[in-house]
Amino acid sequence: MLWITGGRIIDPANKRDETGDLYSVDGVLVEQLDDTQKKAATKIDANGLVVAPGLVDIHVHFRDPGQTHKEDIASGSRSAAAGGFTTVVCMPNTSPVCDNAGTIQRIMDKVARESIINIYPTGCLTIGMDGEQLAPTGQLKKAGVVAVTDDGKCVQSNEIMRRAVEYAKMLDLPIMDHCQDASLTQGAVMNEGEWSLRLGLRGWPKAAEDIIVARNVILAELTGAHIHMQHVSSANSVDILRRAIARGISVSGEASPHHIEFTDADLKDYNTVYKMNPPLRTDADKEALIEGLCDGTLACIATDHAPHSPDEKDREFDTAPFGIIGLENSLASSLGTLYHSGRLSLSEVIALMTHKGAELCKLDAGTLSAGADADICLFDPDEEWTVDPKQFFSKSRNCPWEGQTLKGKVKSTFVAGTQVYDGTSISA
Ligand SMILES: NC(=O)N[C@@H](CC(=O)O)C(=O)O
Ligand SMILES: [Zn+2]
Ligand SMILES: [Zn+2]
Repeated sequence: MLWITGGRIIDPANKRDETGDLYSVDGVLVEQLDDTQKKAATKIDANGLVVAPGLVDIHVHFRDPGQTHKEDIASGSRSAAAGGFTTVVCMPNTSPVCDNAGTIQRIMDKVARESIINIYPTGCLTIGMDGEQLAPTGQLKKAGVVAVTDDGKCVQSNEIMRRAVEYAKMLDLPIMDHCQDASLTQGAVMNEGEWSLRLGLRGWPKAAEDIIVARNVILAELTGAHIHMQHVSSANSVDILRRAIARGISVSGEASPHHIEFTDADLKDYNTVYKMNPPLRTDADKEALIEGLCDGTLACIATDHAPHSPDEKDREFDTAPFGIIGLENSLASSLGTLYHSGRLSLSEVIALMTHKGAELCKLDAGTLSAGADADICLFDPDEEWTVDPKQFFSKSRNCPWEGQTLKGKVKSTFVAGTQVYDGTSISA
């Protein structure tokens, strides 16, 4: 039994924002404890802290199976817990990729044995993520995937994408697309613009993303299926989504913490810690993404936590892999760009990091409703700390926030009523 007292309970899904007490019995949230239960309960003093639902991230890469030197289920789950996350959705670009039920089963077994949080897998849209042949979507769903996507790659054939979307709709499985026209991004490593010219690096035009976002809007309209656009990075894409949503078309998008904070100008020293897919864009794009989060065009924040080893990232810019990690700082950095900057309320930022993503993936997570699992994140929105990736629970260090002092510190994470992180150490 758990009794969290005196905190500011913010539960956006239930429009709740008040100082009060939160209770759980056998890992499930309840309205009240009786006097005997109160005597037996573990009491946690949350005075001065926000009591929020455990955070939800619908876009992480845990590299398990295949590249477990970068991250695995155990380390990824601990990194998530330290960031306040209690539920994450893993991308399927593992090795082997998640295009078959056996790989999903293997992941689910390992999650059951080694994860300290809730982890859900996704399945590939196409076999081998090659964009040519549909993956066995029905079998993947039976095996436990919560969505299908070829993240990292984008299905180029409109015909295959159309059929993938139709199957996913039939199976009631969310479909997420990494929007990028490959013919426009051959060899590209950063945003195409002033900075790619100055640095002499191959540019990746925003049009590559916008074209596919528009294609997906058209396919969503044609099929009546919902299509979710992963880590949107360009202002035009936000605009296309906004107009589509206004017309009643079932599409959505996410933004990642790095795209709303950094820009292509940060690449000025060729530091590969700023190299990711899609690339950092301009100030105007960054502003449009924030605007999209503020007006609901972009439904949620997702980290795209993509661990890579130091020896890979230490290469020259052209050959280093795309990807950065963010689970352990994403609450603080999102609070910085959205809340401390005065753009959104605390409750709005929490919504973007909890129930909004959970709803897109149809997950029972991200609320403090009575009857829900007691997945809880306690944080101090004003406590400052300096990001030192060496202290991370993640196995990787490729974090562009290194050295930044951020405001907002996770103090405690509970999964089904059990404390898994106490603000310093993992306790599970
Ligand atoms: N998002 C990234 O920058 N990297 C992804 C793959 C990808 O999307 O290219 C990864 O798995 O590392
Ligand atoms: Zn991606
Ligand atoms: Zn990704």
